[in-house]
Amino acid sequence: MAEMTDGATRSTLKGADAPAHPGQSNEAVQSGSRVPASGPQRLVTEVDAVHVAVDLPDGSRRTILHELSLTLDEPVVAVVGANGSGKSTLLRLVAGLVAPTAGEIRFSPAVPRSGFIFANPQAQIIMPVVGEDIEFSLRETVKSRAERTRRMREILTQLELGHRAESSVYELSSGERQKVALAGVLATEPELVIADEPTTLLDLRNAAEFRRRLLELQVPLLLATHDLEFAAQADRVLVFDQGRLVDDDEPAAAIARYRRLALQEPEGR
Ligand SMILES: Nc1ncnc2c1ncn2[C@@H]1O[C@H](COP(=O)(O)OP(=O)(O)OP(=O)(O)O)[C@@H](O)[C@H]1O
Repeated sequence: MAEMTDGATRSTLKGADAPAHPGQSNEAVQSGSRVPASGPQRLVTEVDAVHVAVDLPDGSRRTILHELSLTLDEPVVAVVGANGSGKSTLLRLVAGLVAPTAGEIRFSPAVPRSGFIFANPQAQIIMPVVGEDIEFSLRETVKSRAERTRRMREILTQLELGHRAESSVYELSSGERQKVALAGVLATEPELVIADEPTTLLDLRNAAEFRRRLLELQVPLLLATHDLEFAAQADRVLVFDQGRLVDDDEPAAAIARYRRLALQEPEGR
């Protein structure tokens, strides 16, 4: 963990200001890295006394994330916990898609351009044709149409999807569709990738391939997952239970305790 004294806060990525395409924002900075090769800036995310409460239709108020403070600067942070424990809420907070009811999220050296990957890639693929969708994601960063097409082909080829540029997104397998979603995120040159159960719809082989691709991105990754094999490959694991952060440790220790918590097993088994 790192000390952060003077962070930038994200204040404009919610409601009407939210990016038109998930995974896109307006700021441009350089990328972070799991293995800093050419000395990119490290990203520090500070969650400072944040909680989230929502107003329910019956007029009552429910706290869905109890107050927590965290400093995240590891290349890969995994968030695990039961259904409804608050994992997605934390991810959305960091992505700026949900505003804290109280507290603040700060980033250093600057608010990152974050790319969000959902469990269901259909939630973020906008255009009907694969290549068009990637070019759509490139429109902010690449002004020349010819250059957008060149870059689109390059990104798809990296993901072994070069042959799918002209395909309808509806004829893809789930594994291919999730890779198109990733391609769309990569097109935005993210400085932080936030992935919410990205392997849920994938079979074993595709899940393994997608995990590898995310881990090789060279961009900080904040990941919510029920896939404990995936969480085990993180640098740090946060465990949530009923809207509270209940554990925060290196993967082996945190996952072992989470298994006991989830399965109600006594310590030492
Ligand atoms: N806008 C909202 N209004 C009311 N309740 C909400 C809202 N957003 C989230 N919740 C509730 O807050 C709790 C935490 O939700 P969250 O999506 O963060 O859980 P999660 O750990 O990601 O769950 P899962 O593993 O099922 O995706 C859930 O009970 C959810 O129903």
